[in-house]
Amino acid sequence: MNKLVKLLKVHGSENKFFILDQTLLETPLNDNELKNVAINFCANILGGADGLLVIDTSERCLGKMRVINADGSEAKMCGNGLRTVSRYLSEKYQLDEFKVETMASDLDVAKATDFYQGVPAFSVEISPISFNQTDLPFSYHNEDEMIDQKIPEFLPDQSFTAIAVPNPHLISFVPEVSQLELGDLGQKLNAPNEFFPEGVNVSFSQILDTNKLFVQTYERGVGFTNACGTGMSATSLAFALLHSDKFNPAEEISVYNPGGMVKTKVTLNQTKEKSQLRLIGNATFTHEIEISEFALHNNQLTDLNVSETGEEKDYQAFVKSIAQ
Ligand SMILES: N[C@H](CCC[C@H](N)C(=O)O)C(=O)O
Repeated sequence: MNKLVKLLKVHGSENKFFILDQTLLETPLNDNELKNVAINFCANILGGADGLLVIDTSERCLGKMRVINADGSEAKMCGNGLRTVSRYLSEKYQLDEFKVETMASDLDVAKATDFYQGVPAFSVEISPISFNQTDLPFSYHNEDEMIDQKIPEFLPDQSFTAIAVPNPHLISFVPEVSQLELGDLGQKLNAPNEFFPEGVNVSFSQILDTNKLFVQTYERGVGFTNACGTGMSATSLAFALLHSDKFNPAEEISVYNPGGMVKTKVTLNQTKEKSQLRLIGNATFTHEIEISEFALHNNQLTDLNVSETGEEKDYQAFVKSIAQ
């Protein structure tokens, strides 16, 4: 139990996480310990983070990823996080293409071309897709789906689309993103409410040009994030379905966000749920953290040995290079 364990602080588009590889521990943390450690790390260590990514062994895949939000709730998936977990597993097992088990499905991941010098990138599958109210879940006038629908109870002049991939997303295209309105709606739909009883990640998106979007997300269990990978993927799908005049299916979509930029690839299918989504973007490791297994089990995060990797300066150079 006094064994030293190495954790990582990582980010995808500045959506920040800690990675804990449970397979390195003598005794894996139980769910309650994971929840407490996630809340503590995300609030107090190295400027905080949006979640804890937990790696476990998998019977079918190279590894399994669980996602614990900053508030201790568990999410079904995390697109930005999956890229960083993919890099971790890729380096650990020296493989460039494999599958990762997540709560709802086993997802294909692959190393991609670096986004910039010193900025490694990974491409991950985002699946399964559902528009059905039972999968989000939502409740609005007994509708089965919410697609480009005016909902005055949310905001008077906007239309909304709800997509589960499989975590729940509510998307609205706007001429300009209002942080104030996004924050208010995000808070309302993540407090007890009649529309989304389990909460929802809310994204506002501005269409900048053909295959070029800006997306900002208010996350369930977190609040404002720099970027949300599944949110940008679901928004790309909504964009391809609703704004075909600005969508070129042969090319990737560039999705700008407050933390940088990712690419998405949308391959539409006549049955919209069978469309394919890929998310491609940076997988940056910023810090290595050494802690004793005993301290982890007891949620005592005072005695950490932290070292910086130096990767963040390359990521910042990338962000500068894409400034519009
Ligand atoms: N940031 C993550 C999603 C976290 C989702 C979570 N907030 C929830 O659904 O509860 C992403 O990159 O996809």
